[in-house]
Amino acid sequence: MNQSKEQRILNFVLQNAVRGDPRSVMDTIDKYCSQKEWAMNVGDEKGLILDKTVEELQPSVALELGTYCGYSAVRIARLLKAGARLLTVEFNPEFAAIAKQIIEFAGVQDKVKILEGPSEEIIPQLKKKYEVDTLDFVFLDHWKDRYTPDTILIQECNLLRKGSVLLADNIIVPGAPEFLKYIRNNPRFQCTNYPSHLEYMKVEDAMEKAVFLG
Ligand SMILES: CCCNc1ncnc2c1ncn2[C@@H]1O[C@H](/C=C/CNC(=O)c2cc(-c3ccc(F)cc3)cc(O)c2O)[C@@H](O)[C@H]1O
Ligand SMILES: [Mg+2]
Repeated sequence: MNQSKEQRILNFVLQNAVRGDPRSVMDTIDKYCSQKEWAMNVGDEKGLILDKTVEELQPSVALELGTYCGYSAVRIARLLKAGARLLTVEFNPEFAAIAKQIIEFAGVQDKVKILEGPSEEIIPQLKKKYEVDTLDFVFLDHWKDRYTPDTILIQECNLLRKGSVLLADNIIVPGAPEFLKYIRNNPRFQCTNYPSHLEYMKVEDAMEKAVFLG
């Protein structure tokens, strides 16, 4: 049975990156996906916006929706302080298994917990099953038409506090027009747009940051 693209990305990391070195894992994935096969990792340009948001916020509890191969989980986890943790949600078992290996190879597994399943099932379990009080940071990078329902669900589950930050990828490409309308017209969020480019391409994209005002 021939390999998937995600399996080829994993193999390239295992053969070319430095074990225990998150930066080398990120650079190796970026190298593969810019030179060999494009893949939907947030990449190194939008990744910088993600880095700055995480560094500024210093979240204790972060949530990622859409782990995929684990590139942004490694990116976020490497910046978390001691005792802080990233919960990342992925419903495709093959992708979750690949992400697990990439996260472990990068050496950030102690900071990351992969929650396997659909976000609409996992989010309501965060408080009781995963001992979350509130989320300091949420990175939205899963199906674009799920950004809004999951943002509403997160609020319904009382998971945000004054100052919680949402960061959404792909505001332009593939686009999340409904989310943009929802979040920018919602008086409980203060929004900022960060123009950038689609990963590995000379195509405009953007990220949107939304601070919950309580
Ligand atoms: C039940 C569905 C909603 N709940 C969910 N719960 C848990 N995991 C979910 C998920 N939805 C999707 N996922 C997972 O997130 C990932 C999906 C990400 C979707 N991302 C994109 O479509 C995307 C697409 C592009 C893209 C851009 C241009 C282009 F020409 C082609 C693609 C660029 C990006 O940066 C993207 O993020 C997968 O791993 C999927 O299994
Ligand atoms: Mg994306």
